[in-house]
Order: sequence, then structure tokens, then C-alpha cells
Amino acid sequence: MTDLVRAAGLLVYRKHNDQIEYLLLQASYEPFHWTPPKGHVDPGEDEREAAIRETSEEAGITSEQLEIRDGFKHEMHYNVKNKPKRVIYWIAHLKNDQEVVLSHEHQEKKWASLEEAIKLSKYAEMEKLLREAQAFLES
Ligand SMILES: Nc1ncnc2c1ncn2[C@H]1C[C@H](O)[C@@H](COP(=O)(O)OP(=O)(O)OP(=O)(O)O)O1
Ligand SMILES: [Mg+2]
Repeated sequence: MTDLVRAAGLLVYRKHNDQIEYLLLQASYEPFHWTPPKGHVDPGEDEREAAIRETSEEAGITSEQLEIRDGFKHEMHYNVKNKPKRVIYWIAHLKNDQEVVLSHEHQEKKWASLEEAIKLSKYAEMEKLLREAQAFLES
């Protein structure tokens, strides 16, 4: 699998009035899709390091502000331009309610409930991640 594209991200959540909200970012390029902060794994990096770095770059949230939850790791696969892509996600709790700062790669941000997040992200693989995360967080 030499041409597997490796990416990783953090499904960042906060609790607002007892409701879990997930951070989604909208790409500033077509198809203007919504995903959690994530991106490609750099040479010499592992997935978890890449997930933390991308969250810092894309949302301005550093690891000190996050608690990455033990016991949850989700792998998803899809094709981009006919090449297989694998994205590994962890769940991370945003401990303080600080401002999300976008990079040029995204044009909008949203703190979304489970159902809002499923609608925004559209993809079946994202719905699976979100439902699994919600079940984990409610257990
Ligand atoms: N879960 C998914 N299932 C199917 N297609 C998806 C999914 N997420 C995104 N896509 C689509 C949207 C785009 O057309 C294309 C690439 O999107 P994406 O994987 O988010 O990479 P990206 O290059 O925009 O960002 P990144 O560098 O953060 O990985 O795949
Ligand atoms: Mg990205």
C-alpha cells in the first residue's frame, strides 16, 4: 500500500448547557466540505502527533488546552482522486472555552450537536465517527 495517503485529526468537543458540541471546520476550497481539524501526516511524524499539530494549525488550539480521551481511536478510509486515504481520529475535550482561530485553509467554523454535525459533514464515514464518539462520551 505504497500510495496510501495518511492523515489524522482530533474530533474536538466541548460541553455547552450539558450538550456535547463538536468542532467542524469548512474548507475554503471545493467542495467546501466540513470536517474536524485534520491533515496529512508529515515524514517522521506519527498519526497522533500529526493530529495535534493539525489541530493547532487549523484551529489555533494547542495540546495544553485539550484532553485527548483514552480508549477512543477511530480509523476511516475513503478514496480521494482514486487514491486510498486513511484518517485516524482521536477525541479531545476542549477544557476552556477559548476562541477557535482558522487558517487560510478554512472559511467557517461551527460548534455542532451530533445531528447538526452529521448533516454538515454529509459523508457516511463521518457519520460513523460521530455516532461512535457520541456513544463513547455518553457511556
Ligand atoms: N469522510 C469522507 N468520505 C468521503 N469523502 C470525503 C470524506 N471527507 C472528505 N471527503 C472528500 C472531500 C474532498 O473532495 C476530498 C478531500 O477531502 P479531505 O479528505 O477532507 O482532504 P483535504 O485535502 O481537503 O484536507 P486535509 O489536508 O485536511 O486532509 O474528499
Ligand atoms: Mg486539513
